Amino acid sequence: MSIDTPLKPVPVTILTGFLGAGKTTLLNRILHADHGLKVAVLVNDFGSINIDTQLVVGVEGETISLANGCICCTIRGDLLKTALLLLDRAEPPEYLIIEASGVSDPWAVAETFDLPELRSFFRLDSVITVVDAEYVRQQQYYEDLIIHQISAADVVVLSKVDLVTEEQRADVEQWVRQIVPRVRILPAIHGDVPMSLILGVGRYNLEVQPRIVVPRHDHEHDHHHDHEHGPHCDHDHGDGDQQHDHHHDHSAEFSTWSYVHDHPFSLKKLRTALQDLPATIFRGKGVLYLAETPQRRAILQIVGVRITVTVGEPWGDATPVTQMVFIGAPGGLDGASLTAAFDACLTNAPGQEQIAGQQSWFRRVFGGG
Ligand SMILES: Nc1nc2c(ncn2[C@@H]2O[C@H](COP(=O)(O)OP(=O)(O)OP(=O)(O)O)[C@@H](O)[C@H]2O)c(=O)[nH]1
Repeated sequence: MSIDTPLKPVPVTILTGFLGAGKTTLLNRILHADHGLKVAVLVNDFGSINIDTQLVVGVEGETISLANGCICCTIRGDLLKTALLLLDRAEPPEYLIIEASGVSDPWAVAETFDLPELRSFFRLDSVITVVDAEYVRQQQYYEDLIIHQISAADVVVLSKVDLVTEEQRADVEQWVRQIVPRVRILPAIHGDVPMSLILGVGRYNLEVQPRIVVPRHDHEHDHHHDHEHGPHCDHDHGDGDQQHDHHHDHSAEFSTWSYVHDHPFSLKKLRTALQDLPATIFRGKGVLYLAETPQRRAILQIVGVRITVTVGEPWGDATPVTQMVFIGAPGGLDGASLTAAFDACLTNAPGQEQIAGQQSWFRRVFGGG
């Protein structure tokens, strides 16, 4: 970097919001929009496998995964280092978008960009909190965290308005306004919002945000990694020290459990296993290797009662492998019985019927937030 030609600070947008709210959906919209900007993306996933980087489509090479911890606490230093490294690239980005994990504290992420190391190189443009119109009012257990995430926003994208009535939507909007009275609320279906209201919206001001002190959730959360180790599970399990750095806060605890296998699933059996997942699991996502569509990845999404499996891109040169992550209440993921349930869905037989497009099902035993 030359001292004679000071760089213009790179605008930064932080995407935040609870698990499954629609952050990655919005991010994909932004990345495929016609804004002409060279955008770099930092994705921070929660769980031992970084599924989100695989779900950010069509922008390979520009998406950097910040895994093995949460960018608001355990790997905050990684966020700082990675942001600075971006500037040293031959072609530095013109815009930076950070997708925080659904359990992150956006205040801590925003404050990172206010540190002396980053302040002159980056300019925090906006904190966008994605709010799930269908589920946000049902998450009593995680309400503190969600309010905290909303309080940091200058823009709220109210997602999934196609799944609620006008009355429910108005109720959620009113609730959001009680938390951040002057916030701009953009209702959205699958992240379809005007880009001019999302990117380059101005200068975010940490000072004027109505910081809500949530006594039981001071941006700490426990990660209970109740790992299942499939035969091809090669992620780093030596994160014990990081876990011990965490303060125990029982109002915002999560467990994650993952499953990795290189044999294909029978979709018919998998459907039953997914529909019967325990009610303590709220979120699931993954890339599936299915006997019915062995040449193509299938994408699994579970949010609350809703399950979708979408046939996606061909595996190409990649070795087909299923990778799924589930997130739920602490103690709510029984690894042994989940392993047994999913192992029973594996098959060596070719799929009986070909599938294409998207399949949607409802869970049988989901009890709500
Ligand atoms: N019907 C409907 N579904 C949506 C909408 N926005 C997102 N979804 C679905 O909600 C599910 C979760 O969306 P994601 O974008 O992955 O949510 P996320 O916030 O990135 O999830 P985490 O990274 O786990 O926190 C996916 O199945 C999406 O297709 C919407 O406006 N309407």
